[in-house]
Order: sequence, then C-alpha cells, then structure tokens
Amino acid sequence: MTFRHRREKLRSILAGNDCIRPGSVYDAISIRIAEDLGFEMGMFGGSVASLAVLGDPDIALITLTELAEQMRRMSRASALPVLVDADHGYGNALNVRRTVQELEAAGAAGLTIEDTLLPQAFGEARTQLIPLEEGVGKMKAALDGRGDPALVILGRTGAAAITSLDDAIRRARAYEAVGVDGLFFTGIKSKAELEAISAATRLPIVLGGAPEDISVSDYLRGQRVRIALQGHAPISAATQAVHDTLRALREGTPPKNLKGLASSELTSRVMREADMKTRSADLLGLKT
Ligand SMILES: O=C([O-])CC(=O)C(=O)O
Ligand SMILES: [Mg+2]
Repeated sequence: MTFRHRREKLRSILAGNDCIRPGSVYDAISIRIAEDLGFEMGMFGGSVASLAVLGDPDIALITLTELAEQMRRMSRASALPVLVDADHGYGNALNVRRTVQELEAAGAAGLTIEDTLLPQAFGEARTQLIPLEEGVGKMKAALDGRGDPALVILGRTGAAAITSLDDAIRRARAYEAVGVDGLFFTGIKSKAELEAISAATRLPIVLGGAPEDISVSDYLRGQRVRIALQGHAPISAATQAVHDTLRALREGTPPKNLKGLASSELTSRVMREADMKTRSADLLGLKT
C-alpha cells in the first residue's frame, strides 16, 4: 500500500490558506465515518488512542506498538489522511526516530512530536518540559527517521501554558530552524498569545484546544493556523451510546426497542458492504 497521496493531501492543507477542522478518529469505524462525512483529514489524539486501545487516561501507558497497530488498522480501512499525536516520541531522540519509522509504515500522513517530559516524573505533579536542546534533538531525529519525504513532521510544544509565551516562541523557532514542516501549539489562552507566536514564526500552525473566542475560522486563517482541533467528542459520544445501550439491555429493554442504534444502511456503508458483495460475486462466484 502506498501512503504518498494522503501525505500530499495533508501537505496541501498546511500549504493552503484555509483553516480546517479535523475529524477525531480512533478506529476503523470512526475513520470511515469521518471520510464519508467529507472531513479533509483525521486527528488521532494520544488521549483517544489510550482510551480506545487500553481504556486508560492519557498518561503515556500505551506503547508504540499499540499506537502504530491502531494507526495501521485505520490506514487499511480508509485513505483519509491522519495526523497522529506521537506524544514525546516514546522515549529519547533515538526512540523518536524509531517512532517515526513505525508510524510511517503504519500509514500516518503526519505526526507530532512534543517537548513534554513524559511519562510524569517522580514526585512532580506539574507538567514539565524537556530542555530546548533535547527538544531540538528530537525534531532532528524525527526528520532523520522519515523514509518518505512526504510524511509530515510537526514540532509541538505546550510551553505557553507550562513555562512562558517567550519560551514557547523560543522553542518553536528552534524547531523551525531544524526543518520541521509545521508547528503545533497547545495551551494558547488568548488572541494576543497566538498573534505573538504567529508573528515570531513562519511555518504553518496547528492549534490544539483553544478558548472559544480564538476558535473563529476567519481569525485563525489570518494567523496562519491551517488546522484547528476541536477536541475528541466522537469517542465521548460513542462511550455514552454504549453505556446507554448496555444499561437499557441490563434493565430489560428488548433489543427491538433500543434507541439510537445505527441503521442497517449506515452499518452497511461503514462496512463497505457493497464492495465486499461485488468482490464476493467476482471471486467466490456468489450471486449479488
Ligand atoms: O492531539 C490532540 O488531539 C490533543 C492531545 O494531545 C490528545 O488528545 O492527546
Ligand atoms: Mg496528546
């Protein structure tokens, strides 16, 4: 399977003038639904990976193998370009290089490497950052690990909310200087902060969660924000739906009276059943 086309699509989003909202995806079903609804790309957050694969909170317990395998399942199910949250790259700079290789092989269109100290240090409740020099090494390692030059590598920092705005800018400029394809910021709390970051850098910006008053597409476009995340509501909706359905069954509701189930048409579309029927007719000699 070649993944070049999906990577080029993500590159064209970053190179364009629009600000798009990715669909939050985490498995074969969610990526196909996002594709069918016309989302330009998917975002595979570390938090949803932990939840979908392990049922755990976002505290760096998931392994690279598990993350890459889930990405591979999505890549098989759909050609929608996916940006993967690769956290801190699963170790030091050498691990980052390996992380990039694995996610590239799994079909990611792009990935983010962040300068957060993960997993959490002993006796320290607050989120900490690794030194800038180590962050730069991780970005270099990510770029070096790339086999397909079309794979998008984003340097990510949450410094604005952890150390300072100046530190966020310093880090972003350093990552820019080593050649990452774009900058991903979390923890931006005001227009003034975003404007300062945008003025001090030149690469396309991807924005993690931001307050509502900033999250206006026209405004973001003007600040060079090309992708703006909107959280991970789909997995939350799915959790509630499974909860409600199981509770109703447990309370004795007959299956035919259950509310909110996918229609057979929707399920069939998600399963790409028509394609499978055609294939069965061709290959197994079955009547459609
Ligand atoms: O990448 C994102 O969508 C935000 C994030 O860090 C996560 O959800 O783990
Ligand atoms: Mg994350």
